[in-house]
Amino acid sequence: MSIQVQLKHRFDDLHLDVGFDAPAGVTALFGASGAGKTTVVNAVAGLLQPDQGLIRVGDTTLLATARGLSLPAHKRQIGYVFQEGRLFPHLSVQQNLRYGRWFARRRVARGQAHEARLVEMLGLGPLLARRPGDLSGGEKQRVAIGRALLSAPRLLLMDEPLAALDAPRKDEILPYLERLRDEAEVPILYVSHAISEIARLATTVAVLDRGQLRRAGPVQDLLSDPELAPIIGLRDTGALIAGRVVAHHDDGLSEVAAAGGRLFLPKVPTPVGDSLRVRVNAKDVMLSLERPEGISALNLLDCVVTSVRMGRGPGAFLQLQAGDAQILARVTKRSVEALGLRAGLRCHAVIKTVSVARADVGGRG
Ligand SMILES: Nc1ncnc2c1ncn2[C@@H]1O[C@H](COP(=O)(O)OP(=O)(O)OP(=O)(O)O)[C@@H](O)[C@H]1O
Repeated sequence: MSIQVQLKHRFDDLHLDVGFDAPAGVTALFGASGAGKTTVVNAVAGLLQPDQGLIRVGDTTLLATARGLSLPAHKRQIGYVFQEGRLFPHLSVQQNLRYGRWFARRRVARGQAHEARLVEMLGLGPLLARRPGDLSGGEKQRVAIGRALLSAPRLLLMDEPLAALDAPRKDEILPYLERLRDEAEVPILYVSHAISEIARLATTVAVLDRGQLRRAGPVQDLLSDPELAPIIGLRDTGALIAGRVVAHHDDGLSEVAAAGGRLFLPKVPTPVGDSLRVRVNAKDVMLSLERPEGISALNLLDCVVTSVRMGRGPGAFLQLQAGDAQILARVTKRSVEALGLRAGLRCHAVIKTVSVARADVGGRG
């Protein structure tokens, strides 16, 4: 189900002007602190009445200020997951979940089967009898997500849902969020300023900068767009490559068939035959005009340079086409000149195996 958001609102020190359409899946709102992400989420939830706006989820209009229409928050059927789960401490996990269902009872009769499916999807079975005080942060968030989904929402809003978790808890919960994206059939608006989460989860990204929408579009296009590098960060700008696991080797490497060639990654948990996304940061890509021989890096992709963008400093970004995939490389201007790198030139991208970080490998959206 698609979502459409157009908002204009003025606070004393923020002039919000944001508009994007997103297809089904996870739409990530990305931007620095104060960019206006939570303001957008609050307007969608009905907690903030914007000066002007149009918000639609599928065929349902939640807000159309031009027509004087604004559904009150409790009629919007939106599930909200906050940074901390905000569970009821005196209720068991099962009772917390059923509290969500209570809201949906008057609207839909999805019943036991829906609850059982969500419990399975979020791995909540072993936790049902426990109280929130006995759960880890990641487990609490899974319960909060289950509770939000049991209220049969049209849309799930997640505002930095992993921000309060440490790295191992984040790794634990990310596969559940991937399943949610792929199986739950509920669009998700997901606020984050962690590129690794966005690279892994998002279908669409809307980039906000001081209240203004800088760009919105498919995650693959945006993360590898050199124009957005100042906002995304030079370290984090890079490509997302779709691939399929073809083998797990005895030496601890997994082999992935990607557009343009084979990639070897530190072992990933994805089964052979399944698809995944691999993130390749621009700073980790080197270029060679000849096919390199006798080199320790295992990952070599045949590419054609599609654009060269010189930065203000010593660096340059090169966009490269490798089969169906786009890759981004960040090299020095000096190298661009020395190698004569220009649009249309064939070359070889060298990606060091170790640079494909485990946390950056996720299921394909
Ligand atoms: N109720 C309000 N009244 C006045 N100004 C507000 C109000 N809510 C937000 N703002 C302004 O809007 C700016 C953006 O706030 P918002 O919480 O939407 O940003 P954010 O991108 O979610 O930031 P963070 O990542 O820190 O949560 C704030 O810096 C503040 O100046």
